[in-house]
Amino acid sequence: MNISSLNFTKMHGAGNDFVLFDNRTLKLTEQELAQLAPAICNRKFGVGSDGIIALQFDETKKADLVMLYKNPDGSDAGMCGNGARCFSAFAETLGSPKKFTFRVHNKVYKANVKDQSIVIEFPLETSVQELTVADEALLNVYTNTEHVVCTVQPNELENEQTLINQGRFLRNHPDFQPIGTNVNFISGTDNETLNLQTYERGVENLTLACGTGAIASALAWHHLQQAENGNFKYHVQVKGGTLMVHFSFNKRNESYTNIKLEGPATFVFEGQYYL
Ligand SMILES: N[C@@H](CCC[C@H](N)C(=O)O)C(=O)O
Repeated sequence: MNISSLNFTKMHGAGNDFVLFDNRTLKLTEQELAQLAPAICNRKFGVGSDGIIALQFDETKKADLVMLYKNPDGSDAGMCGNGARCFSAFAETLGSPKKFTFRVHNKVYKANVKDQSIVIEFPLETSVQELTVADEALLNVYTNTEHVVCTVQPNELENEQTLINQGRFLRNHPDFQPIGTNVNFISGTDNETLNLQTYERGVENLTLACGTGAIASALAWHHLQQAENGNFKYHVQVKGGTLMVHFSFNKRNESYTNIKLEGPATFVFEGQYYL
């Protein structure tokens, strides 16, 4: 890297926080981002965040922009939902229209930056699979990144050390190796509302919100009820706020489509990170 500092913007989406870079001029490579992530995300010696995000043009022209994402341990992830909302608001400040497309790996998402919230449309058709791991009933829901969902009692969501222990156990369980999984703990409050805590792979801890985890959890909660056909909007209450998950369900092939994640994206500060 031939530079001595990086300008960044710190943002969060319902408390899931990120450091964002305009990579159109920085031109950091994926490998450089992976190397930088642990130091930048470090909450004592760095800026502190649950991940880093770089914005650049899509040279393949499949989408308007590309979002590069790295977990704090430098690992890649298929997608980051809260990060995508922050990315979209960040893109608008850099001149992007309110509606645009962006690519993460080979998948193209649609962003809509509205006045009060940001909506991300996922290119995703998924289903909920029941599985048992270490005698525990889980639901496996791929949301362009790996997620399992466990139901717990409302009071169990407050026992964070137990959730961390259980999340770490499942995230590292041989059944999910080599890539591991994010682990979501949910407690439903009514048909279309649930509370969620997520143990995030790559952060290796609970975060205040996880967007792709909120989608996995909403679909899992729908599956555990009547799983009726229709179009739905679920409210997912996370520690850092509320996320909305829109989806359609088709009972005939058990598939979830038209998946959208809606929620806030907040600018916190701008800074210069010294290399
Ligand atoms: N916080 C994210 C998910 C980030 C990626 C995750 N840690 C993984 O490794 O899959 C979200 O909001 O979706």
